[in-house]
Amino acid sequence: MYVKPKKNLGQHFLKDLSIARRIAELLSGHGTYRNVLEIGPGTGVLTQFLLPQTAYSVKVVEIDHESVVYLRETVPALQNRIIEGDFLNLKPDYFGDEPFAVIGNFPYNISSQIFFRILDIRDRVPEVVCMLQREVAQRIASGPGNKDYGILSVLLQAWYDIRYEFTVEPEVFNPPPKVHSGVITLRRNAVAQLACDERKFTQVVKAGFNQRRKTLRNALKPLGLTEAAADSRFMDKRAEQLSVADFVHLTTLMEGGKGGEG
Ligand SMILES: C[S@@+](CC[C@H](N)C(=O)[O-])C[C@H]1O[C@@H](n2cnc3c(N)ncnc32)[C@H](O)[C@@H]1O
Repeated sequence: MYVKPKKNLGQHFLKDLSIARRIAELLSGHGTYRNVLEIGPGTGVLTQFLLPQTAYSVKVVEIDHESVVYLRETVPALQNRIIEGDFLNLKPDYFGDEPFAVIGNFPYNISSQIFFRILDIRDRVPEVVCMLQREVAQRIASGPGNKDYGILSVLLQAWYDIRYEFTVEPEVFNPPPKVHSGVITLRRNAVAQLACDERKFTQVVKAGFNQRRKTLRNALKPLGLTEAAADSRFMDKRAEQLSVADFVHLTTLMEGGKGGEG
């Protein structure tokens, strides 16, 4: 049996087993989870290196029916652990109330949406190990002042410590994608909560970057500027110049709190 790769589902199957093994071995147990969810197992190239890791209980979510049939036939150990469906539409109760790590060679066309979904459920996801388009991986891991720095970089870095692990050449996939790939790991910060209102923080970051060519004074006007925020040292800067800590500080000023000018 053979699964013909489908372009619309971002299917590029990994051929190089040593890379699959390397990715699987990046799971560290950070945050002491037992459960692991693989997004998009395809034909199970990565899955085969997850299942023998007895410290973990593995489930997979796959949208492609043909891949699901293939997995059921070729990987008997997965039988009751396959969720057929769209990760973006699932309720996160695959493991009851328990935390779980997310791993996968993500479908590149929806990798940002996957991360926004992970952000929604971040309190349940202590670790993420994934491969995605190299530029997106670099953007997520990059700091202020970099042209790639954006909403996802700030939001993910606010809650996760992120490492760019290694680059993967197109030739190791069937079919080869047009782009290079990058593997990153995200581990939940020791600080469980930001020192500001998390919803407001997200609003400020999104508003700042949605108009990234404007100064923050103009980009944040629709949210209403408090006097303290308007007087702050941030207002003549652009979002891409602010660190996560700066955004936290700015959020406290936008809330009318005593953020000061530290
Ligand atoms: C880049 S392939 C990786 C396949 C396999 N893990 C590998 O490394 O060879 C991405 C996989 O994600 C699946 N996929 C695409 N969209 C999905 C979604 N919304 N939810 C779950 N799986 C999805 C595709 O069918 C495909 O199997």
